[in-house]
Amino acid sequence: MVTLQLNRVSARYGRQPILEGITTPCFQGGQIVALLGPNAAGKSTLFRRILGLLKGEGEVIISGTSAERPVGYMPQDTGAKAVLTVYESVLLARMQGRGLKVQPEDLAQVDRALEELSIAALGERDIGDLSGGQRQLVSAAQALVQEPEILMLDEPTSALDLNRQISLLTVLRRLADERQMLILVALHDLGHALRFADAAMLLENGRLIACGPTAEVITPSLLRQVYQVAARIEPCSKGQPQLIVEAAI
Ligand SMILES: Nc1ncnc2c1ncn2[C@@H]1O[C@H](COP(=O)(O)OP(=O)(O)OP(=O)(O)O)[C@@H](O)[C@H]1O
Repeated sequence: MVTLQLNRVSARYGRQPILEGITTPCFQGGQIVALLGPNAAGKSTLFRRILGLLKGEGEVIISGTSAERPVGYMPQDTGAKAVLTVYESVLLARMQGRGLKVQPEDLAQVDRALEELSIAALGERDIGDLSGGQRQLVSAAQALVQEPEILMLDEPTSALDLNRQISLLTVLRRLADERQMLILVALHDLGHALRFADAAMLLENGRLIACGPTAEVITPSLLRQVYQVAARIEPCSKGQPQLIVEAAI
């Protein structure tokens, strides 16, 4: 089973240090880990560091995989300028690192990714003509279609309506449960993190302030400290923890 552990990981842009000494427990396939923190805390930077796009001290330790490219990534910026249809763009993503010869399995995986995200009907549309939410779903399909063992998504629900937010997170939960993917997902909606994530990492100013089971990370005192909000967490009538934000302070 694939595992990921960070050991004193740092990152900088030029001379500007952004991340300092990030150490995590060993996360494993089957888990959803929410990456939390206010704007500019360093979430996207951490994804880039894990992908090897940024250098820095410390170690990103990935084991339990024989895949050449075990990590898939859905970036935050889903701007699409290429003149491609949705289907072509997802197929192109599938073929990255697989050579140019398209196999029936590749087409089947494109169909599956589009269907999983309920965007099969958009297949023939140009990606430049899509709405922001549609583009975000196509970007998610481009990451899913690679069948990575570790999937990292940077705020994948930020442009989606309520139904599509929950649908996408439900798909992620299923990929973790059924295909034993390890999923790291940056989220601003802490209610979604409470509901869908097994564990959470909370970043503030490039440092890891808390890391562990989601309900132990999303606490009123940490929300006050890191997000400057007064908040309560109470069980709903079905016993699920609900986040109630009373005020920005
Ligand atoms: N290419 C870059 N060059 C220099 N500084 C950068 C670059 N990209 C990001 N930064 C800086 O690094 C810090 C962390 O940014 P990052 O995008 O990782 O935050 P984030 O937690 O993902 O934020 P958000 O929730 O707003 O998306 C910020 O201060 C940002 O200005």
